[in-house]
Amino acid sequence: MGLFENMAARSCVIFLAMALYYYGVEALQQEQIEGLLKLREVLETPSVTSSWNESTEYCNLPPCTPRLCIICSAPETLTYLRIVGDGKKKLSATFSATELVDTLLAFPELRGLELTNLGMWGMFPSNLAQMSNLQVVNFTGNFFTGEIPKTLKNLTGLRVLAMDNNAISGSLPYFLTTLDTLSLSNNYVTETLNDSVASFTSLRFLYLSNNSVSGAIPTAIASLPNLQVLSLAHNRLTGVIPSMLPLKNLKVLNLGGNSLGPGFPAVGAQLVSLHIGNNRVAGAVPEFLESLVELQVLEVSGNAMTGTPPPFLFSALPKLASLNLARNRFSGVLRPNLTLSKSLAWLDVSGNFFTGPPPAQFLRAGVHFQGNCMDTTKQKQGSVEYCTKGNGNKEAHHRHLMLVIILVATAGGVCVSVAVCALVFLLVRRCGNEKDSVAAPEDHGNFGSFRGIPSELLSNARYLSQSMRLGVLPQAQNRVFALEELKVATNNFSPGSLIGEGRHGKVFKGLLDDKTVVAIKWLNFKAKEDMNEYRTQLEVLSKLRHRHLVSVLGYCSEEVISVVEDEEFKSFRLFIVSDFMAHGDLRSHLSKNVGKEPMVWSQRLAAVIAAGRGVHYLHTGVVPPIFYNNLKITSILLDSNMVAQVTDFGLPIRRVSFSMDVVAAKAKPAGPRLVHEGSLRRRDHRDKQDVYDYGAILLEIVLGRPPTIRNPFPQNRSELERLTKEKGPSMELIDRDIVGTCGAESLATVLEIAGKCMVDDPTRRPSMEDVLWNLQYALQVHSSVNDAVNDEYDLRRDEFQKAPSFNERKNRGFYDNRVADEDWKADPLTDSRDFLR
Ligand SMILES: Nc1ncnc2c1ncn2[C@@H]1O[C@H](COP(=O)(O)OP(=O)(O)OP(=O)(O)O)[C@@H](O)[C@H]1O
Repeated sequence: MGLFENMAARSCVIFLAMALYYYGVEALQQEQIEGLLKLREVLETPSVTSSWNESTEYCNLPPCTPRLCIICSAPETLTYLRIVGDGKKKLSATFSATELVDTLLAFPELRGLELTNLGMWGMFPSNLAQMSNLQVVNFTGNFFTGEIPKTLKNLTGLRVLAMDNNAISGSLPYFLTTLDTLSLSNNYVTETLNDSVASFTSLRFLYLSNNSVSGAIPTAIASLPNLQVLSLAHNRLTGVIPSMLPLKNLKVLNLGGNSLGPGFPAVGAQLVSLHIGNNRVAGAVPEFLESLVELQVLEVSGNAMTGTPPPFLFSALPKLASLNLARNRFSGVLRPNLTLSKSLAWLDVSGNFFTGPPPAQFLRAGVHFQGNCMDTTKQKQGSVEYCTKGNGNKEAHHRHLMLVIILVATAGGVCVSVAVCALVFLLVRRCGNEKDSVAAPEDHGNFGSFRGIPSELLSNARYLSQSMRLGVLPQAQNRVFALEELKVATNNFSPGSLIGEGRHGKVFKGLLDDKTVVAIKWLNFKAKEDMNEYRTQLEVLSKLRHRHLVSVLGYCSEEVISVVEDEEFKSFRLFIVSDFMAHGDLRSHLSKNVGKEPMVWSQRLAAVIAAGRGVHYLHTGVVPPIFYNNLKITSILLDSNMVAQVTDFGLPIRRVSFSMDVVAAKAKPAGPRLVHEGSLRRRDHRDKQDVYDYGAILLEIVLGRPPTIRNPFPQNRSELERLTKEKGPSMELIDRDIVGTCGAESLATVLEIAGKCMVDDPTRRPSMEDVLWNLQYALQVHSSVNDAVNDEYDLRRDEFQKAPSFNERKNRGFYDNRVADEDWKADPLTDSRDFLR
């Protein structure tokens, strides 16, 4: 009886608790339901909210997905909200960030707020500080501008602030001392890092890649006891990398694409991923790396490292999956029996000075050693003289100088030490310069340099923080579509759905079941391997999401067997499904001929800057980078908000053979691309074909027509130089539609950088980052001219003469030193008419 009573009492309590719980979670307070519906309206009905209405049981929806999550707690209140949009559309002009927060005030208990990829825009809303319970704020992938407001200091429980892929500027929010995660990649943060970074005492994840942070990394960074991920890649950082040894929890260190060095960073044995590619790190591979038993990714390409890498690097690091030593100054003969550890899926030693036969294991898949001087016919190699003379002599010279320095240093006192420091500085600078001027064998690189990398490594390589892995960011899916689905979407590929036709196939507009409007590109292949190569590539590309890259949503592949005179023929069809871009390609907006109002100068600039950002991301924001993107003005498409996005990137267009019957018969002439492949050389210039092609696009937005041989100007390099350098183009060369809408300095800047992009020698072309820097300057001076003066500031020749020189602008701090005026002088001008094809 006692037992029964006891059980009955417990059941009763459990039932009551459950009833209370379910009562709490099923019935959201009426004003909160209204709040959610109002929020949906403010956000212009994101697709995941389309089924919401008054009677939706918000607290009892299916479990959280990466796109939607509503968590309630008793009594009847919303505590966590995640809404993820489709990506790239800016909300309409009526959107107000302040109104958004006012709506959110209906949820006073809200702890987690994730509104990502929704097209929200405007200044970061400072009234968010009123939501005092917030612990997680994630506004990734919107269009917010301005600084993180100081008012957020009031959010004393804030743990996660994620604002990647916005347009946040200014300085870092050092006042947010409670943060666990600060994620601001792909913004415009400009501040120099300083000792205030030490105030982030709880920080575990710091993501600041792809901003414009300058100066040195402060040693104070090593005082953050909990730091696990430090990502400062692709900024403007200089100087010595401080020791990271005190950071006992550091797992990921990503400093690639800066100007850091010459010392190799000291790191602890717990490190999983080390990325210092494209910096100024010099010297031999340090011995301590052998103790990094957790290391999975080591990326040191594009530095000035010397010596022969020790065997342990290839065989003794038990978890190493990706090792990139490319484009350094490594030399010597690698042991023929060098073993590669089983875990190593990707190895790149290309573009060094190795001689002797390649180790037998180098012949396995996923190993890249081209651009050395190895004794083999496999992968492209240079002559032994090049590697031994070119490099050996420099090394001997280097060693000799080091010896002198050491002798002097031991002999002298303080004054002599100072002199030694100066010598070391000069030596290091000299080595850096030599690195740039080495003539090298050709390397045509490859678009598919990520082949061999396991896909999970690829996504890990983006170093998403834990909070993001837990679903804060929408995980890009690669969908495999059924042909039937695509037929329904395009009304059986009807002529009415056809939106364009390129050299390799037709493009159709389609409407999928879930009402997504898509573009479907139909390609035919002769060989199955070609189609498979394409498909493999698509698997990777469909994981990329950037607001200036057209998202690949998935594909459908088909084998077609036709019988002609009793003989069976196989052909292969691939349908690539991607986001639909409502306003077509950029070229069609440059000329009145196609019936659209031609874009004014600021719109043209905005479009090329946006597209350039997409290309810059491909070069620097993915691991490994994606080069040779077949850039052309018709690959720059404009979405419904006229935001430019690049399409057709990263595909093996030039290598595969397309099926003749369907495609080639209808193929258009090659189009006005300006491809100059002959002079592509090895080492650090795989990005420079894209830069060249991008230069041609810049030229077209100025001329208003494709700069081809068919057009009267420019037809050769000296004419191009006159147009882009002498600041005195005659009026009739410039597109009439922009005369009167563009400032002289702005135009001169664009022409000048276009010319630099198109110099013959790829080593002299600027990086995409430098190009963007210049274009942003061009936009800035254009806007200020428009604001301050008026539209009278047009293209009169005398004003051209008044435009400041490149050096003047550089001295005003607008340029990266790497793009110097000397580039023009050193450019071997060719007068060959075929440079424009
Ligand atoms: N995602 C898209 N959304 C809207 N229109 C598109 C999309 N992709 C392509 N188009 C349209 O289809 C046209 C043909 O595209 P396609 O990529 O086949 O060839 P192209 O870029 O013009 O030339 P090429 O054959 O040299 O690549 C484009 O010019 C564009 O107007």
